[in-house]
Amino acid sequence: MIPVVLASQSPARRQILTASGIDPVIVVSHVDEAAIEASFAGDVPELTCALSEAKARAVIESLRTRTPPQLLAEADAAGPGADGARTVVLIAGDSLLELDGRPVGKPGTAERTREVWTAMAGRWATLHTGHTVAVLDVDPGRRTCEVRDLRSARSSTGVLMGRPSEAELEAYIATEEPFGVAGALTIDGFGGAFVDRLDGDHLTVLGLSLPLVRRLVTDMGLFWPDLWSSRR
Ligand SMILES: Nc1nc2c(ncn2[C@@H]2O[C@H](COP(=O)(O)OP(=O)(O)OP(=O)(O)O)[C@@H](O)[C@H]2O)c(=O)[nH]1
Repeated sequence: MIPVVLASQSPARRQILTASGIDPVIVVSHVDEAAIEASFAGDVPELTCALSEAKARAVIESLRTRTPPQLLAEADAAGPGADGARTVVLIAGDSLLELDGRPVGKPGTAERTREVWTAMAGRWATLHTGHTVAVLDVDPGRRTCEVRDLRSARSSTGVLMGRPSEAELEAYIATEEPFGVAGALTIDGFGGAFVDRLDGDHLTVLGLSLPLVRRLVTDMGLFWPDLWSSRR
């Protein structure tokens, strides 16, 4: 069993992993996403990968100075590798909605949610999620955390927005659910009634494409079921 660190505070990302058999240690990156976005010259998909990689690298740095006790315990329980270090997988993500070529992140307020929905109701948009996966060699004794491999990739899903009435939109805003999610849309909550169709995998919309993460983990030489917290 290989311990997994999720470099994200996202409840949806955590839920996706736990539902798939992985019980991640959560280490939030606290990266200044706005600063990275303000100086980024690439397109929206590339921006999501730049942001996921920044989050991954920020958490790797934090692991170098302080390894969470739960991670130490899991790494010890998993047993040392050949050179005494423990293999740990780190996963980071970043999701943005692309509308008219521009990134739409978390609206944060009722007013911004209203603006976003007014612009996108009845239209197709694309939800991009950048993923960064790193294989780390963690040596709790020597307090080292070396990157054996790190790869980023993104997935994109088309989203056809519904047309909530003005009263429905105000009711949705009153739940405050859309404030903290990319593109002010939730396919797994109150907002599910306002998304008409998806073109691509729904996990990308929620924030973490498992088949893509599995491909990255496998390409880096690991066996996906080894990430499951309790293999029968
Ligand atoms: N539950 C749910 N969450 C969504 C949906 N669409 C986007 N999100 C969330 O919107 C958030 C996008 O913001 P990000 O910057 O990628 O991630 P975050 O929540 O700020 O967390 P960090 O990874 O720590 O930055 C993520 O938490 C996604 O899981 C959805 O349909 N349902």
